[in-house]
Amino acid sequence: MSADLTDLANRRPVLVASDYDGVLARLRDVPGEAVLEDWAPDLLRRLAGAEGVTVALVSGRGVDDLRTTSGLGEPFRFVGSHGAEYDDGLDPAVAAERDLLVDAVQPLVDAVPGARLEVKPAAVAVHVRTVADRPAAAALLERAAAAAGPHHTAKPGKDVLEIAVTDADKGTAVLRLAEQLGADGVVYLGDDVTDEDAFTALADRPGALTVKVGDGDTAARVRVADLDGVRDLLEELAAALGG
Ligand SMILES: O=P(O)(O)OC[C@H]1O[C@H](O[C@H]2O[C@H](CO)[C@@H](O)[C@H](O)[C@H]2O)[C@H](O)[C@@H](O)[C@@H]1O
Repeated sequence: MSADLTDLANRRPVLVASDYDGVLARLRDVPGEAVLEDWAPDLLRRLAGAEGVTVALVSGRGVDDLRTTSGLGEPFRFVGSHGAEYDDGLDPAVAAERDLLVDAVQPLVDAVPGARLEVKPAAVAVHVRTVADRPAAAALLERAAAAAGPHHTAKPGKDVLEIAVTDADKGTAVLRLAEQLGADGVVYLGDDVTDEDAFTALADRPGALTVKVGDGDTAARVRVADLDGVRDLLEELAAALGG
């Protein structure tokens, strides 16, 4: 990986994009309690302060939720709802379509004790982390997936099934942001299935470093074991980029 960091040090502009939950914040039962790791705010600000470097959070969360839960604001960029929502706004037709989806899925969730429906700007998320009856949890996720229309995109995650009302993904989002910035170097970190779209989109791009956090098959170039590994990698990256 040190060759990747040396290569990135010589490129500008550089986009450093990271997934949020499971990468910069530990997974918790209650999504609102998944705050940044202690080391993350200062380290992310160091990176964002390096010349020609933009730091973006790319999440399944809505942008407002991502700002509130992370506690971050300027100069960071935010991409929410798995790439369907940017920090410059959301199409009203997308919100209307989301409301129809809520009407279809809410009764399914209400029928399973411990399950929760999270309503996001361009998606709903069926959460089953706190469902004690695991077969009921699995059955709920299947029923919710079946309720999705052909124009929706179902995205399984960790104890969650997201149903998005657009076909945007983190891959198209990170490429769009990189293009907007004219980025010559791109770093992307992620831990979940939806991050694979970003790893794949960047696979053949010169100056791209993709990092998988934790176990599981991946298209990422390198892997770190956990959030402490994320911290160590971002420390090295900040030093290489002069932050
Ligand atoms: O793309 P990410 O930043 O990884 O966001 C993915 C989903 O993260 C949140 O759910 C996950 O984290 C929760 C808090 O730790 C946890 O309770 C849940 O089981 C996880 O699936 C968030 O609530 C979703 O909106 C995001 O899409």
